[in-house]
Amino acid sequence: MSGATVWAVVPAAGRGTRFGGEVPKQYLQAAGRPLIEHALTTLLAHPQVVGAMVALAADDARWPGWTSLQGKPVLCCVGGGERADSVLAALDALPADAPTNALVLVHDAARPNLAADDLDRLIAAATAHADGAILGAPVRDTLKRADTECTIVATEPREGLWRAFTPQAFRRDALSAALRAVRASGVLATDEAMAMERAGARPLLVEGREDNLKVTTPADLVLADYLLSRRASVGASG
Ligand SMILES: Nc1ccn([C@@H]2O[C@H](COP(=O)(O)OP(=O)(O)OP(=O)(O)O)[C@@H](O)[C@H]2O)c(=O)n1
Ligand SMILES: C[C@](O)(CO)[C@H](O)COP(=O)(O)O
Repeated sequence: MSGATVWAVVPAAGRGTRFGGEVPKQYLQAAGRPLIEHALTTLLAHPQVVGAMVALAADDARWPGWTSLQGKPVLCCVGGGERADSVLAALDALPADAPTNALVLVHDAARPNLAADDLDRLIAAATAHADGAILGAPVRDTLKRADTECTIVATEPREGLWRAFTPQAFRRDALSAALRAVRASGVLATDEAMAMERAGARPLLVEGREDNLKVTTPADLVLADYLLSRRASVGASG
């Protein structure tokens, strides 16, 4: 398939403290496979994605040691203390022959239910829009601001507000520079788009499925298992 060279960057060096338990959540199973495997499989199944770089914790003892999935290379590097550090480490570890202006898709290992059609639309949008693009969804609930006692102190306007998902797709060189700059400023970028925005970019929001959930708590894993098991059964039935 024609189109830009695309690399997947998967931050997977987290500890899953909000989830709890001994096993880092990216290695917990849903529909019989680790969350990280679901994420990598969908990313690498896209014809434009040429490989994946996975950022792992320095003491990761559970990485299965994949060197390829879907017939494409799976590389790994050591991540950092924050998610943004892990993303930057992965960008720096990309192969020397990966073009500096290659499109990179940064996708959380903890988001196992990425849909192939959402991925395809995101890549098309990020290829056409110089400032990149991210998957997300408009906020559809009323938003409340709470005080430390969980008492409502305000209702916040939701017009124009979106929830940011991943993948977030940007040109490799621009994203590396933006992440370095935001780190040097002492600000914690909770997603790649934040770093790009601070660098003056205006990334595009591409509406994706709400079930592209990030597994953060045990309840999320229950939902992810249901969604992925259902996807597998629908796929098996053709
Ligand atoms: N220093 C870090 C922190 C997070 N991540 C990754 O970034 C993704 C999203 O982060 P999050 O959901 O916050 O995962 P954790 O940091 O593991 O969760 P927690 O904040 O509850 O510890 C996950 O795939 C996680 O593995 C990472 O690569 N490096
Ligand atoms: C990148 C992200 O998934 C976009 O919503 C989110 O910011 C990750 O946050 P986390 O606290 O690192 O899970």
